[in-house]
Amino acid sequence: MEEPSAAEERPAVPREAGPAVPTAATGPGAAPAHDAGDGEGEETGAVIATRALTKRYRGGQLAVDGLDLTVPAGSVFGFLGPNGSGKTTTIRMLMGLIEPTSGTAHVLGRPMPRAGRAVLPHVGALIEGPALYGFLSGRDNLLRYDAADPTADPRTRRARVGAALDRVGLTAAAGKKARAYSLGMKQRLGLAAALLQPRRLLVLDEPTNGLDPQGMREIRTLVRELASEGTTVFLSSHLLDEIEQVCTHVAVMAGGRLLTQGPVAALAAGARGRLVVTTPDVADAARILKEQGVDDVVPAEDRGTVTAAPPKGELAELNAALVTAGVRVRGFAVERASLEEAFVALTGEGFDVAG
Ligand SMILES: Nc1ncnc2c1ncn2[C@@H]1O[C@H](COP(=O)(O)OP(=O)(O)OP(=O)(O)O)[C@@H](O)[C@H]1O
Repeated sequence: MEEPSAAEERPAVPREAGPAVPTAATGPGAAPAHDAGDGEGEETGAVIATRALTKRYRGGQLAVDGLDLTVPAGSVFGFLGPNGSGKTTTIRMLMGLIEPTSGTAHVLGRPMPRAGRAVLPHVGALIEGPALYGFLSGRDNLLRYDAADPTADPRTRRARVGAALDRVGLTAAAGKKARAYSLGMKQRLGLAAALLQPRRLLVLDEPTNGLDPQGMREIRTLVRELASEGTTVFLSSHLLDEIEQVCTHVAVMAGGRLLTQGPVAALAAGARGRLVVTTPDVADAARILKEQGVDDVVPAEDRGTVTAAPPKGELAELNAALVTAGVRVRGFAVERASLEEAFVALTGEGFDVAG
């Protein structure tokens, strides 16, 4: 990936000096968030709302192209797309880290990057991996981080840090130096930093990237817990099954453009499922289905199934045709499309899971 020029990298919102600990979006001198908003998204209950949001990097790369994104309050919103589809660029614009080329972004009803000082204290963010002091323990990293927040009461600091460590399951490892942490532990420490203060919105960029299955499960469980407490969670991922497992809503990006957004269930339902016939008579079943005008018939002898596009006509008639022809039908159903099938239907291509 081409590196941005210095000007491009400069945060559009002033941030605290010194090596940033995890990107929890708190800055010194932060004002309270509820000053008069010119709030797109406020009336709609959207926590994030963008209109025609566009970013063209110097050098000409159009990374995000006319994005209209609406993230409902209370959702776990999956921002899905293959590597390079513009997710990180979008998140950096939402957090005021870079300026859009054109279009608008509202977060918590306020325009970004302009209202960053008011908005960001209410947003916990974990972007591109947590930046930690390796020579400090997990606890000391958090204490230091908390101390950089001028709104944080020093008298309750230890308790706050203790609660955050507990929340992410790092209490036992709190005294270890951060450089000895596994990737999963570092990621959890980053989350703990983002959770030192109650947040209305949590923005996580590929939070399970590089984690082992256990680490992934832990992060997912945490995300579910946070959501159940009312925090809106916006998380980017290139993993379809991750989105299916934790998200209520999803937006699908490809090549900088939004392909679709909405409730996960609606997206999967919008894609046509597959007819699945389970039978020991695979070849005969496939032949009869074709004779009946069913499209995209795929026999799988090894699995004892024939799959096909869902028939346009009556399902019962098709089943009857198979039985009449002597096919031993052991299962006959149209299976709900997975998000992956929905994605393939949208893009006409497979999802690049490996990135
Ligand atoms: N600073 C930059 N300067 C120039 N081009 C960039 C810059 N950052 C990203 N890009 C390009 O913009 C496009 C979108 O990248 P972006 O990182 O936003 O995608 P992504 O979906 O987050 O992918 P990844 O998961 O790999 O980060 C890519 O083609 C990328 O090469």
